[in-house]
Amino acid sequence: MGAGSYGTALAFCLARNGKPTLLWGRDEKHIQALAESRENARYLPGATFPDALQVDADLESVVAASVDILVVVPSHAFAAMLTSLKPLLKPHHRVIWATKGLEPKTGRLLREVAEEILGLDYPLAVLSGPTFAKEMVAGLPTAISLSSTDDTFADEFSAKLHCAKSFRVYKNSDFTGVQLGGAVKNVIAIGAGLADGLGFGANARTALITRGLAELTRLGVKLGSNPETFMGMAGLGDLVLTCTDNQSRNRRFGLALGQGKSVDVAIEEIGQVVEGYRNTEEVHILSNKVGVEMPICEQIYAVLYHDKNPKEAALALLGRDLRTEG
Ligand SMILES: NC(=O)C1=CN([C@@H]2O[C@H](COP(=O)(O)OP(=O)(O)OC[C@H]3O[C@@H](n4cnc5c(N)ncnc54)[C@H](O)[C@@H]3O)[C@@H](O)[C@H]2O)C=CC1
Ligand SMILES: O=C(CO)COP(=O)(O)O
Repeated sequence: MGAGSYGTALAFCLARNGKPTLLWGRDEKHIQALAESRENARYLPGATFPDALQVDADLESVVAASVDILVVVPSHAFAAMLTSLKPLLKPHHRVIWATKGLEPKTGRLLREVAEEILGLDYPLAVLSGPTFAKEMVAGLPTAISLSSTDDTFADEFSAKLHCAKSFRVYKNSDFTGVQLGGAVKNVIAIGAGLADGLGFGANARTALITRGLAELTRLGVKLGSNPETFMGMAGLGDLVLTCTDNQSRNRRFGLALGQGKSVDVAIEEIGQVVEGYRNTEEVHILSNKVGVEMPICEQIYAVLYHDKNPKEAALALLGRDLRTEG
């Protein structure tokens, strides 16, 4: 569900493994173009769909023909997507998402949103980790974490995605931690981009990644996660990927802001979802709700939502009282 770059890439990987896969998108014209050209020219040009991949804009028929439903819409569309799916679901359905983020305006974890909308009867799962869509489609080696409420679902979906040549799936029982990693790393990636845009150098970028990981871990532990999760694919893995490579839209967004562009211009130029923009507000809400100090995320929030000058934000971080590491 969701024919953007990541939804298409995951559908592509499943189909390349020979699993019959239906890709649904809300824009009929776009889906028709995909069906005719057998590629997603807008997001992943040049990658011809495997034979097992079909596209369809009719939600009802896609759900009726499916067992496992993989939701890959941006976080702001997550609740609406599940609300549209709910009346179409039958007892055999299982729902997994690869959306990274929290619920806008409440900061709730997406599992909470899913359980509220769908109830507790369907097996649920989340996929998260360092996975740029383009590299997956190119068949370059990639690894990801998967967490589920149901062990059979976890095993079966991991097996569908797993590909000995290029795609490795790690099961992780820490559902909360796997979800949190994807949301917080987007915020820190904006910070890394900002620092690089300001010309701060490799020391600053690395300090942001390391202290960003400490903030993520602190929040996760407060919410009952296993700290080891944050040393895995959905934690450190995704944090390093998005903070250091310009394929990341969140990092590029930060770079543009650091070079003096406005939020609106930077988002417009990227032309795709910049999850970290909303995630910054979501993480701000959640961390304040549970009383966890996240100084880097807070400074990024001040830059994005209160027009704080990025250099002043960096100075505010450096000027904090001395403390012990941890
Ligand atoms: N692109 C990547 O490499 C990765 C993306 N993700 C996550 O995947 C999610 C989706 O991102 P991308 O596909 O990259 O974004 P994208 O910008 O490439 O595409 C977004 C897609 O979502 C669709 N969409 C927007 N609102 C919708 C709605 N209300 N209902 C249905 N569809 C809607 C758009 O039509 C578009 O097809 C995000 O949470 C992102 O963080 C996660 C890992 C890697
Ligand atoms: O989540 C991603 C890679 O794991 C993609 O990152 P961006 O959304 O920053 O492009």
